[in-house]
Amino acid sequence: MIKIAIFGVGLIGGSLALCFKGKPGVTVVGHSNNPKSVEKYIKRQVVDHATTSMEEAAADADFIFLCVPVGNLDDYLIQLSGLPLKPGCVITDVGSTKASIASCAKKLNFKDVHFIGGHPMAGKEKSGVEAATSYLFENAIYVLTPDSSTPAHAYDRLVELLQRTRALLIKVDPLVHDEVVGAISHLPHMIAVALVNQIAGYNESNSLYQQLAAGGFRDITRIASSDPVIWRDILVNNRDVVLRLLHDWNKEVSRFIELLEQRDGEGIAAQFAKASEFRNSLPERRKGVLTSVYEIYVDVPDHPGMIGQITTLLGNHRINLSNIHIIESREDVPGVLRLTFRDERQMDRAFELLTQENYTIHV
Ligand SMILES: NC(=O)c1ccc[n+]([C@@H]2O[C@H](COP(=O)([O-])OP(=O)(O)OC[C@H]3O[C@@H](n4cnc5c(N)ncnc54)[C@H](O)[C@@H]3O)[C@@H](O)[C@H]2O)c1
Ligand SMILES: O=C(O)C(=O)C[C@]1(C(=O)O)C=C[C@@H](O)C=C1
Repeated sequence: MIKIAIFGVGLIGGSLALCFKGKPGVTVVGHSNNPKSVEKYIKRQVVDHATTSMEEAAADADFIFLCVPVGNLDDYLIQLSGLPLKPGCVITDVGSTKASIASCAKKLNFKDVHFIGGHPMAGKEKSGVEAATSYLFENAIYVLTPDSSTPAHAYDRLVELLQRTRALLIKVDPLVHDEVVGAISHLPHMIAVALVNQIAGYNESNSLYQQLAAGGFRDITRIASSDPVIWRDILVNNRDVVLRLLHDWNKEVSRFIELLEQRDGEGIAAQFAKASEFRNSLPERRKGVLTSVYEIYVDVPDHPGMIGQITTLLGNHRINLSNIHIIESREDVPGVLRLTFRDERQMDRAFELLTQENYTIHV
């Protein structure tokens, strides 16, 4: 029996638990200091067992996942280093920064216990176990930060376990990770928050700002709703990197100010063209990085109950959907439903059934 202990069963810890739980020969134990959270983990059936005792959760664990806020990671690792852990145990974390926890692990005296930092590049603006899903990591990049002292057998065991997340695992140096993730994740979160707060300020004297806020504002600001404690910890931890990035950001803003002051329309267009070239070159992670993704797109007229009709039709024919996504749901405008299937056979059967019912389908 493989025992997996998860400290902090929130969005990320809970999603990992759901990837592992129920697999033959695996038992998942959740830990929280809060007895109410422990009850909740059990009630939601995210873990097999849950406890407030760190010793009990860690005892005999083959793998330990630290899924608490970045500001608590070092403390958890230090506490674990004082416990009798199973020889060969692999400890990993999911923190959004990697340099500080790697340096903490290096200083600790683990004997036949191996720490390998980790960071799944997937998440949501929602937090807590309520937001956890087993498919959060599908096709996402999952960073691991082994170093030269990491035994190959420990790394290979962790990689084998993490295959269950269906993420794409890559090795990155912790310092490089913090630099790059600072730019593509931490900086955008700060920009989104600053933008929302700027507009919220205008809205105080005129609620038309809120009323008119449409796709553009919503697209760029979704992540401004992220958890304040999680993000406080990330930004404080990666302070030096994000301060540098903010100075560079100021230069980008100044460039726009200059272009506008000079009424340089061509210069503004050039900025958009340059940005769209890079933006359009980003890899499309939803589509088969690891495995083929079987998707069809169905036009759905704006009638109440249409989505229910489609899912009922597929359900009645025992076709399992692995994902369903409404791409456009504005009033009066026909929407598009993206249906994802586990295999080609189910996708083909769904195509056949929906065509018979006169739905317009794009593959
Ligand atoms: N949210 C994301 O998009 C995302 C993505 C990848 C990695 N991460 C990282 O994953 C980790 C968890 O983030 P999350 O989004 O799952 O957050 P979350 O709030 O959903 O879960 C955090 C968990 O830690 C527990 N916790 C909170 N404060 C604690 C404390 N002081 N001591 C002990 N436990 C505490 C909570 O009860 C909860 O179970 C963080 O280190 C974060 O940087 C987050
Ligand atoms: O999709 C989101 O809501 C996220 O914020 C996910 C996101 C990101 O910035 O891309 C946030 C933090 C992580 O550490 C990794 C991923």
